[in-house]
Amino acid sequence: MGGEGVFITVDGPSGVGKSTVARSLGRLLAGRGWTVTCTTEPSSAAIGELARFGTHEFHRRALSCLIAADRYHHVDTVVAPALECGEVVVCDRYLPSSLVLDQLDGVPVDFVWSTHQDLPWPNLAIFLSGDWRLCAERAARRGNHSRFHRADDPVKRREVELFEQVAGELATKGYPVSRYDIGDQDAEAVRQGIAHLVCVQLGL
Ligand SMILES: Nc1ncnc2c1ncn2[C@@H]1O[C@H](COP(=O)(O)OP(=O)(O)O)[C@@H](O)[C@H]1O
Ligand SMILES: Cc1cn([C@H]2C[C@H](O)[C@@H](COP(=O)(O)OP(=O)(O)O)O2)c(=O)[nH]c1=O
Repeated sequence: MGGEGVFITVDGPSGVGKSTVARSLGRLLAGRGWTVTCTTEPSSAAIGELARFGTHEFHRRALSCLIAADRYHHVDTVVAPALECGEVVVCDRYLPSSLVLDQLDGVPVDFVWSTHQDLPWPNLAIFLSGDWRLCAERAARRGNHSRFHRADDPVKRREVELFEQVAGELATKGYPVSRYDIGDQDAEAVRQGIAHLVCVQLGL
């Protein structure tokens, strides 16, 4: 991407605490003097909103392409410009979410790679993991709007397993995977753990 910023992504199953971690990481780094762009995928652009609230209408390759299109648009209009200004970008969900959710939806992983081959990789890809029941309960309490949120228990369990699998596969490709298991930690303990991880991995 050419800029001097730092690109951090946060992935993991629904309800594991991605948004909570992304927000607290943004506050932490802003407190250390960085200009921080906290953002999400699907993005807040029109195409992102179509994807976020369109998981009942769109399926398999169509949804996969919609998410990928939003991702390229988001990188072009939000992520790359911020990195070029030397900012830290913290993105809630990125490529790993497609590798997991598209596979869960029956899309071959090679198809996902084919549409994602020109995307920049982050400097640090945080994978949050946790007990699938705990994640599902927290996601349900917060509110379910996606087809994936309303899936049966075996699918939710599979989502958690697939994040583990994809983390391993990406790590072997040299993707900058950093795993963090939330265990039974409260949000403050996770915040401290992630702050330590970012400090060790990136020296920020
Ligand atoms: N470590 C934690 N302990 C207890 N509750 C948490 C923790 N992390 C997040 N939560 C709560 O769980 C719910 C889901 O968290 P959220 O960050 O939205 O997850 P995600 O973005 O992964 O779907 C929210 O209500 C949030 O306040
Ligand atoms: C980023 C991404 C999202 N999605 C869809 C399914 C997700 O449930 C939804 C994201 O909705 P979101 O509101 O971010 O919920 P959460 O992250 O808590 O699950 O968008 C995909 O299908 N693939 C992706 O790569």
